[in-house]
Amino acid sequence: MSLHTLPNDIQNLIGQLTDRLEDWIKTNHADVPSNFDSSERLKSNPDADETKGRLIGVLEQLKWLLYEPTDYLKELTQGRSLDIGTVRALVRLGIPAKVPANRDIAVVELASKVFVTAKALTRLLSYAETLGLFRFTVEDRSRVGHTVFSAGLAQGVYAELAAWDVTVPPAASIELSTALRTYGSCDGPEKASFKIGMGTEDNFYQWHKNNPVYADLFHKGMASEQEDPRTSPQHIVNTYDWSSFNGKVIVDLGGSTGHVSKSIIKAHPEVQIVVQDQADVIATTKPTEGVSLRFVAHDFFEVQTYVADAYILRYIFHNWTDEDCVRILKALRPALREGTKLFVMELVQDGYAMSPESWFEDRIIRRRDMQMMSFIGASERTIDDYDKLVHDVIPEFQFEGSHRPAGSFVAMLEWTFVTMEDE
Ligand SMILES: C[S@@+](CC[C@H](N)C(=O)[O-])C[C@H]1O[C@@H](n2cnc3c(N)ncnc32)[C@H](O)[C@@H]1O
Repeated sequence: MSLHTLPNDIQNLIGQLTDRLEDWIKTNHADVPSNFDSSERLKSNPDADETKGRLIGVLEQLKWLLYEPTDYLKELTQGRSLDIGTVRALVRLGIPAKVPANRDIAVVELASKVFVTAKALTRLLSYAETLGLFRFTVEDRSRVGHTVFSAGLAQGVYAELAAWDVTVPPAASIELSTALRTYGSCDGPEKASFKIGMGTEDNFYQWHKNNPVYADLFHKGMASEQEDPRTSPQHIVNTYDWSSFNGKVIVDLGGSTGHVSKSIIKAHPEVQIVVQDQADVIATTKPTEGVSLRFVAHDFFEVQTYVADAYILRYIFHNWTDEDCVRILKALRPALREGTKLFVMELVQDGYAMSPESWFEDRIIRRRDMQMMSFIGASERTIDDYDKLVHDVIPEFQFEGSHRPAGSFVAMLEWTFVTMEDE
């Protein structure tokens, strides 16, 4: 489908997708979604999530058809800068946590708690209301309560993480132009716009070492991904027949504290897994009862000395420039033997095509790609990019294809090291 889909097609798609969602709600006895009661939201589920994502993309397409170009452009420039400024003010003034979870509050009372005037707060909240954040009580607009979105800034996993999100991404992205004009690219942490935007000589990694509060939030944010069904390590367990490695050894390179390996080994206790990471990360690991993982300090830029039957690299390459990925692969090469498997797990796009129905997912993956660029000068890649990267360094690696289970944003790419030609 092209980006110039006729409104008729859009209408049909909206009809089909809403019907499908309604059927799903009926068959699963789910509640009709509400913006005001999180207990009535559609629970995350691969079937429903896929339909919801497609529908959001199609509705975005409809929006593009309806907007006058100038209005739309102003929405991007004036609207979105104000959006982030507003959310940042809400978060930094601590407003979401001061609004009771299950009832409304007088704006005057709220204002006295967050030390701004009632008039200024009313204006801020009125704008926030247009973003689906907070709502004024219908019968008495001097009172305000939560929506499910503003409630997410007050409690739950994201409430704490939002402090990082309103600080680092806006600063890094606003200076993309300066970094690109200065360096022509943002390749590597030293050229990433993060440094310019944050007004620091430290790159992303050094800055977090010097700002432990933000480092803690960043690590919590990474860990929270495990709870997200779209990026859950459980998909990796279900995607592949890991029992084919029973009695064999897998190295989880850059495996952090082993959360991915633990999921595999719990389902396949006969597989042996060695988690390698930097010494300071390995030093924080603790044995988990009933799980026989081994943790070994190893710098993946140094020659790999641990000969294993397979190497897993999950979320590793996306942190590095092509040149650094080449160094990681070269360091791995000496440990490879006939039949060794390489598994790369990343958010990937199947090329750069975008359709209305893929918009929601494309947007998340492309957002992540631009974050990689602006934070650390790295990138998300396509399947072809990965195949070329691996093949150029280790031509013996035969690409077996990519596996991506329903509901997962993360694909698993598989290679086999083959030196002997088939007879
Ligand atoms: C984005 S995290 C991915 C962690 C894990 N593989 C996952 O999927 O959640 C990148 C990991 O690479 C590790 N790392 C960074 N530089 C490294 C190096 N030179 N040698 C080994 N590990 C490294 C980090 O400590 C971190 O655990």
